[in-house]
Amino acid sequence: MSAIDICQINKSYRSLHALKEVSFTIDEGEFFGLLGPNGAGKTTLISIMAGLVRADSGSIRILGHDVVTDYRNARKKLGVVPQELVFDPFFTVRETLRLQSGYFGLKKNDDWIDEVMANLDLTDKADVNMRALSGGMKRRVLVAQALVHKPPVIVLDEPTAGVDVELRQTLWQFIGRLNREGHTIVLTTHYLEEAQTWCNRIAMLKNGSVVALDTTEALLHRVSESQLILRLDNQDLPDSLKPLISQCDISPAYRTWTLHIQHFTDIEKILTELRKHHIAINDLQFRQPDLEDVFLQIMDTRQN
Ligand SMILES: Nc1ncnc2c1ncn2[C@@H]1O[C@H](COP(=O)(O)OP(=O)(O)OP(=O)(O)O)[C@@H](O)[C@H]1O
Repeated sequence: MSAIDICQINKSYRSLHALKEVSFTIDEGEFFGLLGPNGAGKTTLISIMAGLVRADSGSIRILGHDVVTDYRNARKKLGVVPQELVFDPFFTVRETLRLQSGYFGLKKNDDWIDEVMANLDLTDKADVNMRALSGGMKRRVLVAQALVHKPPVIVLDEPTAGVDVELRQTLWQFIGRLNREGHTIVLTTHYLEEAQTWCNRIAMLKNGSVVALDTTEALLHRVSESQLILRLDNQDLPDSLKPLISQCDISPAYRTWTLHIQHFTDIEKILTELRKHHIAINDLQFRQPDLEDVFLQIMDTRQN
């Protein structure tokens, strides 16, 4: 069975068509990335999954449960970490998590609450009032809140926006563990290196439409060109290498040249040319395409 089955979803806000015929399926156990620029429709799609927003047409099923006609069961299967920090400031961290457990009818949930808090480094803050927590700590509680009912499908809407390195690591370790244990993870993020590291498959949205849907590996293969970045003393490049230039950055002491590379053998040719012209290299880096290159290329070329 699919973890999430999205079928021809449309959603408009007045004249704005925020989601256009969006369809795709996420399998159980996947670590799936939902990427797109600001306003692409990611949060709207997640809100429809969570039953917070109604689609104009189409349907979404979470582990077979329709999010409208079988809302209660669909909601039980899903844990959503929202982008916005919204809390009741009068409760402590533990009270907040107990309250959330209560929404799902879980009365004796303290063992799991303790485990979630420990994994998110929140144990010290268990009895601290929500209003006294820093932004990063509040975000940890948001994650914990989404996990209190051990949902098999976990959706994280920009979980690492504005959080420090320590929380990122703690969070990814925990989310990685949950995924290894069989939980399906759906992630939206603007940090593309996180998506590249964690997601096995990625959908890209632009202006409400799916413009790419593939494995991370296949997406990375779409950009074949690598780059050689050369830092030279304040010297020009030989004419023979100028057709390869994609960028030149000039500082008072150095020139940094970025050259297109199609094949590894191009590197040898470039080095031979530089040697022939007695040009010394201060620094050299080889850069393979990453998800950011792919993202920019897809967003640039697919018009909607
Ligand atoms: N309640 C609303 N009323 C009117 N327009 C809305 C509403 N919610 C979202 N929109 C619009 O719908 C479009 C999609 O918004 P959405 O928040 O889903 O995008 P997103 O991909 O999550 O963006 P971001 O990366 O900035 O979070 C945007 O143009 C947004 O302004």
